[in-house]
Amino acid sequence: MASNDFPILRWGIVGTGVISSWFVTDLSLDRPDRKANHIIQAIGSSSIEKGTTFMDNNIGKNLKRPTVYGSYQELFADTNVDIVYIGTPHAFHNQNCLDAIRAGKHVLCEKPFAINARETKEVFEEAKQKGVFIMEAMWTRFFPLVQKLRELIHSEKAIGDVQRVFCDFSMPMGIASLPASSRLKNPALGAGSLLDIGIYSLTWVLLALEGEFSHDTPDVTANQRLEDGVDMATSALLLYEDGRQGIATCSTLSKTPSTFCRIEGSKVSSKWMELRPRHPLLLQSK
Ligand SMILES: NC(=O)C1=CN([C@@H]2O[C@H](COP(=O)(O)OP(=O)(O)OC[C@H]3O[C@@H](n4cnc5c(N)ncnc54)[C@H](OP(=O)(O)O)[C@@H]3O)[C@@H](O)[C@H]2O)C=CC1
Ligand SMILES: O=C1OC[C@@H](O)[C@H](O)[C@H]1O
Repeated sequence: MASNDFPILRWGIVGTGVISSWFVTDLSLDRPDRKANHIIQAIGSSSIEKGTTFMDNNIGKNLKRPTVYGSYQELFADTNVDIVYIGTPHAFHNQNCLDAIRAGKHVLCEKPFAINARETKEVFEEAKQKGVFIMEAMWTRFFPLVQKLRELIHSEKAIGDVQRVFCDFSMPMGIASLPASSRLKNPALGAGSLLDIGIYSLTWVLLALEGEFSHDTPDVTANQRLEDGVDMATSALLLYEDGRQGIATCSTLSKTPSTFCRIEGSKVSSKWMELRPRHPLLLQSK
């Protein structure tokens, strides 16, 4: 199919922080394997000035100028917007998603999708009712490393049946010295290690322990270290009925070693897998 025949997706960007700038930059890249032509159609911000600065800094000069709105509601009402990308702090994802869906927009919402299960269900039900697409922007799931991992452990069964997975995502964030308004420090914005980075550990654990369309529900036990109502560290244990175990940890005080994940299978005495960000996959034998 020639690129002119690809469907056109007109994006509305909600929130003009760090991740939104990365997202529009990446979306504007000329990818040879793309399946759609993407247009940044509109930007929704808390102010026109902020939205305009974001546009000037992040939309290439050769690209069409998006419409800049000084409110999110105006963006949702724009009939030229097909799909909304939500790049706001955690606590607003639920309301931003609901507002976008009620305006008939498809939605790609940054991680964590919501701050609890109740909010998540509410958004999915609304999307279903409106017949729109909804997805969490968990880009990890699309890494080439993940595709390779799936092939090896689920299709080729390179380590037998996966039985146990350890994963950690920790990075020192200096929370104590951040301003009280920071989304990493303010509980009202959904701050905390679990929602900010722990969901990556959980994602790897689930990717490794479960096949693509698994509906298994593990028992989960978790512990958190709180400071001023914000979790600095979380440890979660997942136990499935058949004995599979997941150990997912995260911390905003420590640093993950270069090997962030270890996957053990039924061939555990001879082989396991270690994942490293810069070394796609290391399969070790003993
Ligand atoms: N996938 C990834 O690798 C990453 C994902 N993230 C996720 O992206 C989301 C946003 O994070 P990030 O870009 O770092 O956050 P920023 O603080 O940099 O930006 C958030 C934006 O949200 C808008 N906003 C609306 N209400 C508020 C409020 N009360 N306080 C602060 N900002 C507000 C603001 O835009 P405006 O004023 O224009 O409305 C602000 O610029 C989070 O869900 C985070 O977990 C973050 C980093 C990496
Ligand atoms: O998703 C993320 O990954 C990197 C972290 O720095 C950031 O706080 C988090 O939101």
